[in-house]
Amino acid sequence: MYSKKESRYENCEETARWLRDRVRTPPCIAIICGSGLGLLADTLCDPQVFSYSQIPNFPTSTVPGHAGELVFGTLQGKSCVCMKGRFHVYEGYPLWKVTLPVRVFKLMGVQVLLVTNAAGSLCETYRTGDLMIIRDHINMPGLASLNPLIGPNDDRFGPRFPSLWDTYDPNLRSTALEITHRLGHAKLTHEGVYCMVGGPNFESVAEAKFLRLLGADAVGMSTAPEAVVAKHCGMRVFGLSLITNRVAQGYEGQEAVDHNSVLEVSKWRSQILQDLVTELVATICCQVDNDQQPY
Ligand SMILES: O=P(O)(O)O[C@H]1O[C@H](CO)[C@@H](O)[C@H]1O
Ligand code: HPA
Repeated sequence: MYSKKESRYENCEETARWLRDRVRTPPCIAIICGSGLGLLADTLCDPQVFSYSQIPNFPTSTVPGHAGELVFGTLQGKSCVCMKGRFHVYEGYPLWKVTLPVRVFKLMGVQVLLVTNAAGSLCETYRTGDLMIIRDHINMPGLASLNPLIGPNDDRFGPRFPSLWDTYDPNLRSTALEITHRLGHAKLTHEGVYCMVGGPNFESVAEAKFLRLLGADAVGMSTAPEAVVAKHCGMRVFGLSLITNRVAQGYEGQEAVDHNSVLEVSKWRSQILQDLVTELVATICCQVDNDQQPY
């Protein structure tokens, strides 16, 4: 089923080695920027930028609002790598490719993954422009056997049957909440459950009602596979959704969402999200491992 050429471990190792040969300081924190949220990467100091197209084994970004660049640099004195653009299943990539960057980061020494996304609100009290700290997720494709961990397990990454009960690090979540209070954003910040769907269509009304009944507070087309793979290989994970629209749960009185409006809201609110992530990075203790070898 998996050819030698596609062997995921060897692919990750090759990519990690290529990057390690070129970056000045290996990262200890990785940040994935969601739709329209790539401006965060521009705030890194002493940046080194690689286009995805030049990195061996990396897919390329095909979605507007995802620039397709990997940026290494420091934020609050911490060595970081920022993905300016992520990969989605609906682009036609297999899940091992969607999540390949996370494993590459692990091999480079990353200990903490901060993942952001644009998402639609299913919760009555969330408004457009609000933030949702991800407490947990529902991986809809994963429940239907579209899981990045399917296939032979490579113990060098993690165990066959990982537990996901504490995927989203409780300490990072509570620190982020404190920060939003300090920054004066308490009223627009929530903690909730993110539901990943495959996309690329936005949800039908009946689907939206169904997801709400399941316990989802927000819905998007990413994040869960990245979080699963990061947890599997022992990273601490923090997830943050920017609520870019409300998802219609009735047939009247609501405008249909489109990707342009998602990007507009991201642009409007990206500063708030950047401030929160920047302050959170300042609190994270992690060490750059200059001797880290691919395992
Ligand atoms: O999850 P991110 O990459 O932020 O993007 C979200 O925005 C796009 C839809 O507008 C979808 O790709 C959805 O997942
Ligand atoms: N649904 C799915 N993905 C999304 C949405 C949505 O309403 N908004 C932004 N990404």
